[in-house]
Amino acid sequence: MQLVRGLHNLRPQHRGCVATIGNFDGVHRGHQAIMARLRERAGELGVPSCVVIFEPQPREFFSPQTAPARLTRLRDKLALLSAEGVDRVLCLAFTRRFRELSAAEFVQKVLVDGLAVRHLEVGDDFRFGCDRAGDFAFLSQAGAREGFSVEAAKTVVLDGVRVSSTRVREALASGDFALAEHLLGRPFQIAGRVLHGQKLGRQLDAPTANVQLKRCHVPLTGVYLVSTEIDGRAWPGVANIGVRPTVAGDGSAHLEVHLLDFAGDLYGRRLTVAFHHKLRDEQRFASLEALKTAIAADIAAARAHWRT
Ligand SMILES: Cc1cc2nc3c(=O)[nH]c(=O)nc-3n(C[C@H](O)[C@H](O)[C@H](O)COP(=O)(O)O)c2cc1C
Ligand SMILES: Nc1ncnc2c1ncn2[C@@H]1O[C@H](COP(=O)(O)OP(=O)(O)OP(=O)(O)O)[C@@H](O)[C@H]1O
Repeated sequence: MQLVRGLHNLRPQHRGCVATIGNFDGVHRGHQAIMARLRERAGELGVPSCVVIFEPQPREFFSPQTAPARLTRLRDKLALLSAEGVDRVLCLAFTRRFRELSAAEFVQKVLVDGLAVRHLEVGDDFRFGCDRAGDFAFLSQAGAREGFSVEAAKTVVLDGVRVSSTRVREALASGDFALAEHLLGRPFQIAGRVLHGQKLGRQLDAPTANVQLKRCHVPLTGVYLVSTEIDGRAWPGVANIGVRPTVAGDGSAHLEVHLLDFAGDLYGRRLTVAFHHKLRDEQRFASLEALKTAIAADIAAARAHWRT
């Protein structure tokens, strides 16, 4: 899969494609259905498929403090889109200048001049352009004029409710991992490099891999049953994601993973941690001793869980 960053990096050979536009945070089953349809149309027309995304996501640009936590960082999103068979991603920087583009300018600059789109696939609620003035009807008219077809993707629902990134976030926040997994079509995962921590884990009888979280807020906090794959082998474990109030960190969120019966050096490696079940909320304990007892109970719960 090819990544093109910014309109200015589009070349003549990028013209002629089937495309879709959106945030695609989490690449959930609704998004996957759009990618499946794109593959189909790309095959029919004999052109590559292209997904247009924004970085930051528009809500992160408009209100960085209150924007919802990301399910996928850019890197994870790209890997998931690649796994869905997408040929190309056009990643546009969502800037002040960009937000001022009218819907008509967006169509002209991005879809017509930039990509020479032959077919566009969008959800029927999709809106774009300055003040979200562009909608499905607008795109259909533009398509009729410019010679591209526009199709509204069939809405993917689960238990009568539309699948959405918001719904995945809600499932994670309420600890409903079975629902999150249904919505995503895979367990919820966080990937990151293992950094050096405060080395307190050993004192707590639970050495942990400190997985780098390069984001301000995460969609979940607490203590979880997790698993991760290392050199082709699946390792179960327990993880805490949060600010570690007992050991007073720097106030930023950390992901600490203790793998059951694992002995080895993980520093510098990239781990993909899958979340399966919430054990409890993160707590502030009165002493390290009390934290140690709680972690021992978490580990016992994990052993009991994986045995059954
Ligand atoms: C299973 C598990 C549960 C944890 N629960 C809490 C908790 O409730 N409160 C807290 O402050 N820290 C909690 N921690 C985080 C520990 O404080 C942290 O792992 C420890 O400080 C080790 O940090 P280090 O790797 O930077 O040395 C938990 C860690 C694990 C592995
Ligand atoms: N369940 C779904 N079925 C079909 N299309 C969907 C579904 N969910 C999203 N889409 C479409 O995928 C594209 C990207 O959607 P986007 O990621 O912006 O929305 P979302 O998943 O509904 O997220 P949010 O919950 O943040 O609104 C849009 O065209 C949208 O209409």
